[in-house]
Formats: sequence, C-alpha cells, structure tokens
Amino acid sequence: MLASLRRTVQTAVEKLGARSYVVSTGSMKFNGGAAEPESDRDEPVSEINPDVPRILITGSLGQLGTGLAKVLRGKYGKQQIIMSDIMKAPRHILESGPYLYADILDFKNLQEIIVNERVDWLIHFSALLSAVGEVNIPLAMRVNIEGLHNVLELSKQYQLKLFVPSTIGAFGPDSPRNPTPDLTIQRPRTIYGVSKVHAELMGEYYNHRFGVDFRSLRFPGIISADTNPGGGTTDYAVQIFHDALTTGKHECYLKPDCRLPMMYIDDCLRALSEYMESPQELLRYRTYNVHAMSFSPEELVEEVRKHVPHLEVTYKPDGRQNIAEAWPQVFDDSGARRDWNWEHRYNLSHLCEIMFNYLKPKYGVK
Ligand SMILES: NC(=O)c1ccc[n+]([C@@H]2O[C@H](COP(=O)([O-])OP(=O)(O)OC[C@H]3O[C@@H](n4cnc5c(N)ncnc54)[C@H](O)[C@@H]3O)[C@@H](O)[C@H]2O)c1
Ligand SMILES: C[C@@H](O)[C@H](N)C(=O)O
Repeated sequence: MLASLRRTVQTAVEKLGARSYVVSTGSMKFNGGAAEPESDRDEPVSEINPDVPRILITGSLGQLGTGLAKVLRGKYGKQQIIMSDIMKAPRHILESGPYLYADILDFKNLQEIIVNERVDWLIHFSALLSAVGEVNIPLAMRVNIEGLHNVLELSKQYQLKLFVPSTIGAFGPDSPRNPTPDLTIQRPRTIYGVSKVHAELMGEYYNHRFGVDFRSLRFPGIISADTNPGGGTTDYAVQIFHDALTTGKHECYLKPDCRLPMMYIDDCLRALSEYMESPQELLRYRTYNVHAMSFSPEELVEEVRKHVPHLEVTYKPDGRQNIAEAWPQVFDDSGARRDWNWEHRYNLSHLCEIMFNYLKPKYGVK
C-alpha cells in the first residue's frame, strides 16, 4: 500500500476515534464524553413539531452528515433533526441541535433512540468508504453490511422512511461506463461496492416484502469545502483545492485521464431532500443515479489553474486508480430527471468558483 493511501487511512482511523467499533450492549445515551450544553439537553418536548418528520441521521459527523443536518434543520426545524455518530461532536455541532452517540452496530441503543425520540425518518450515513474499506475489510463488512441490516429491521419495526446512499462504486468493470444507466449489470470489485449493491437489493426487498419506504440515490464523488472526505477514491478532487491554496503542489493518486462523475455537496443534499419528499407513486425505482458533472484530474487541474495559475501537479497512481478505473465515467440519471424532476445546478467551473470563494478567506489568500 502506498504512502498517500496509508495517510488517508490513518486520518480516517484517527477520525473514527479509539472507542469506535466496540459493540456496546448498554442502552445509555451520551455524547461521546463532551460536555453537553444544558440548554440543548433538556429542550421541552413542545418544541418538537409532530406535524413534520423527526429525522435521525446516523454517521452524521462525516462529509455529508453535517451539511445535511443544516439543510434539514432549515427546512423542518432545529429539534426535528437528531444528529448521531460514534465520535465526540465539536462544540458548534452540540450547540446546533440534538446530537446523540449511536453505534450503528448497537441495535438496542438504536431502538431506544427511535422510541424515545419519536423518530419518523432514518438517514443512514454510517459507512466505511471505498479506499478505507479495502484496508479493513472485516470492519467494512460489519459497519456497511451488519449496520444496514440493523437499519432495515428498525425501519420495518417502527415504520420509518429510510434513506441509504449508494454510489458510483456500486458498479464494476462489467458495467457500461459511459453512460451507466440505472438498471444494468453490477459486479463491483470493492467491499464498499459489494456492500452498496447489497444495500440496494435488501432495501428493495424490504420495500416489496414489508412495505418499508426505502429510498436510495447513487451519488458521484462529493466535493465540499467545509467538510473533509472520509477515505474514498474521489477525495483527490477535494484535496487539490486545499493544496492549491497552501503548498501550491498537488500529488494526484489517479492517472491524469481518469474520468469520474462528481457533484458539489449542495446538489447532493438537495437531491436527497427532494427525493425524500417525492410522493411514492412517482417513483418507478427505489434506487436512482444522480449526475451533475464528470471530469478527469487533468480537466480539474486546468480549471483550478484559472484561479491558482502556479499550481504544480504530479501524478503517482496507487491502488485507488484500480478502483476508479472500474467505476462509471458518466452517469445516466434520466430516470431521476423524469420521475421526480431532478436537476443539478453546479458544473465544473461553478464548482471551482464556489470552492475558492469559500476556501480563500480560510487560508488568508486574496
Ligand atoms: N462522500 C462521497 O463522495 C459519497 C459518495 C457516494 C455515497 N456516499 C455515501 O454517503 C454516506 C456518507 O458518506 P460520507 O462521505 O459522509 O462518509 P464519511 O466517511 O465522511 O462519514 C461516515 C461516518 O460514519 C461514521 N461511522 C463509522 N462507523 C460507525 C458506526 N459503527 N456507527 C455509527 N457511525 C459510524 C463515522 O464516524 C463517520 O462520521 C456513506 O454511506 C457513503 O457511502 C458518499
Ligand atoms: C464515490 C464515493 O462513494 C466515495 N467518495 C468514494 O470514493 O468511496
């Protein structure tokens, strides 16, 4: 395993913290040891609005969860959205609304949260991503597969609406790559991809067998400025912005022409929220592709250099190249556009503009 992948994995492991993955049997709720502000701990129940969904987000301290909580709290109200994870939440999260410790492998604790907090929707973000999953396959199997079994059973028992994200990684070398349709052969070669195909099929099965309102979107690589990716194959497309503004040098672990579907986080979170609100009768599938843009590292570099002309880029492909070259290059998302009016808003140039507008002040760059 090459050094840069090791660094990614190390960061992800540090992020997950020392007590991760000990399957606890107790049902005690706590926020990972951090002091919980009194004002948030004893919110009167009356602040919860019974007319709008109460939503639990698992794995919510990752790249997608924090932003989603913000979007949904803006829409449904602060107390309606319960963030959860196995990590200690930073102060600004604790101050932003309800936050609970929830290990996706601890079924009883999840039951207690759902009952006590009157949860209606479950958004299941806990996972090990593609690159990290390959270096800890037993853990990826537990979190991504056992965790999925838990949320499916909970959704059946408590009639929850359930969202489980899927990914471009749910396809493999035998799938058509340009474009990749909603329905086609799926033979992924990573444990991450296998676990996602399993999730898609199990969710669809729970839907037709038990009526669980299971929904899934296959997201491209997600690019965000204020949250860091958790160890995926598409992470270079976030790192390059930070490198451009700090060292001015970026070493890319993919080949220059390795094209992948990508999406700005605002489009991703809006897709999720619009899809969850779409009436069931409009949905021909339970799992849809969503697409926004598609680029290779060399195309991204060209666009980034319009903002940072001195950026130096070298290419040193590692194991992530093998993963990426079996993935779709372009997604066909005509099903989502037809059935629930999906439309992306960000293309490559708009993405670069918004990333630099956000990151330049952070790094003190004019
Ligand atoms: N980020 C992307 O580019 C992308 C693209 C497609 C799909 N997705 C999917 O979206 C979801 C969220 O992705 P992300 O990028 O935010 O991932 P991330 O790696 O940033 O976050 C995952 C979170 O899961 C938590 N977690 C790990 N083990 C857990 C456990 N036992 N119990 C509870 N939580 C646990 C971690 O602490 C982390 O906060 C994942 O299912 C991922 O597959 C992400
Ligand atoms: C594509 C997506 O699933 C994630 N960013 C990964 O690379 O693993």
